[in-house]
Amino acid sequence: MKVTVVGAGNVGATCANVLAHHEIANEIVLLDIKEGFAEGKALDIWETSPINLYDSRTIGSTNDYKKTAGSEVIVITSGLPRKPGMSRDDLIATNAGIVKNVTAQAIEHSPDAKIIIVSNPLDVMTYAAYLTAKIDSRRVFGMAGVLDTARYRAFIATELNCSPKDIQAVLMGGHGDTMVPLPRYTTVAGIPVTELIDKSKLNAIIERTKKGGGEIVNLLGTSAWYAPGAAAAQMVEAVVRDQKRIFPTCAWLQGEYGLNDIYLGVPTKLGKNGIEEIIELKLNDEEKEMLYSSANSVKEVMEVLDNMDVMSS
Ligand SMILES: NC(=O)C1=CN([C@@H]2O[C@H](COP(=O)(O)OP(=O)(O)OC[C@H]3O[C@@H](n4cnc5c(N)ncnc54)[C@H](O)[C@@H]3O)[C@@H](O)[C@H]2O)C=CC1
Ligand SMILES: O=C([O-])CC(=O)C(=O)O
Repeated sequence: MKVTVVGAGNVGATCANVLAHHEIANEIVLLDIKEGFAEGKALDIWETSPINLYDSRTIGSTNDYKKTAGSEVIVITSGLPRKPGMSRDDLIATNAGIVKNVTAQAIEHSPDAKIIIVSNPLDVMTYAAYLTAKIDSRRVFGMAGVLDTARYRAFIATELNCSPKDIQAVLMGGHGDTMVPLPRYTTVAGIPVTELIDKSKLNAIIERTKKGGGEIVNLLGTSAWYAPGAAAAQMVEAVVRDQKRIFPTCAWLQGEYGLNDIYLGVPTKLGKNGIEEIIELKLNDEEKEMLYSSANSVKEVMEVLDNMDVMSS
């Protein structure tokens, strides 16, 4: 069982470290364009194996895609992160070319792989990978909702001073400030969260969640990596262990929720075939309006991508 992580930077290396530590794959190939960088990170991770007591091997590669051949899952984290003052969408100019180039090379060597995109702007980079890979959309999807719900759940756990393990939540829409957390579908050990946290406090948590990426960017000067890397690894695990887990995933919609030809965050079932089901929740009018407004902002950036020279060359 082999998994490739492209981009050995903050998110990619963290993801590889979690994959190795939890023995989610026997072999984890970490690839980066920077000479020696992935090799160094992979070696450092492998040297934790006698301490953390696991057998998974991490192998580094400077742009040699032959080493990635036969991967079951490819996680793409290559690309620039944002800095304070930038939006994720500002990254499209650099990251579209990177994601296109990486996807083409990776899928050539692992034609049966599932591809998980992490690079931003997430929904549109997932679309770029789908256009490039030319494989079934169920095998090309993006990581955002697992991270965004983790933030939401962590904030709820802080507010209630309870274990984050007991908080279940779903969140939909694009990976940006228009994302749609759904308090009606949020529970604390089965208890609706609306019974435990009053409306104004819950609204404040929702607003913080929507801007959760930006909060870290402002603190660190670059974007988050521990939670994003762990979130991507959890999605890999669901696929390689065929767990059929229900995660919010950036998925290609063909009529679901009345939306067509768009990559957007929706609840899905993840297993060995990638996205095995898109779950259609009943949304009320207010939730639908928020989802459609989020879809409109994603569509606008998808159109920018469609008109970029890099996508037609
Ligand atoms: N979907 C999500 O929820 C999240 C997405 N991100 C995004 O993930 C991406 C990576 O973030 P970080 O790891 O913090 O950045 P980073 O700068 O630490 O790492 C990115 C790595 O990509 C490599 N790279 C660039 N072009 C490449 C190419 N053509 N082939 C192979 N490797 C290449 C760079 O050399 C660098 O090592 C960013 O676009 C960021 O916005 C970050 C956090 C959460
Ligand atoms: O905020 C960013 O630029 C990185 C990201 O997507 C996140 O941490 O949610």
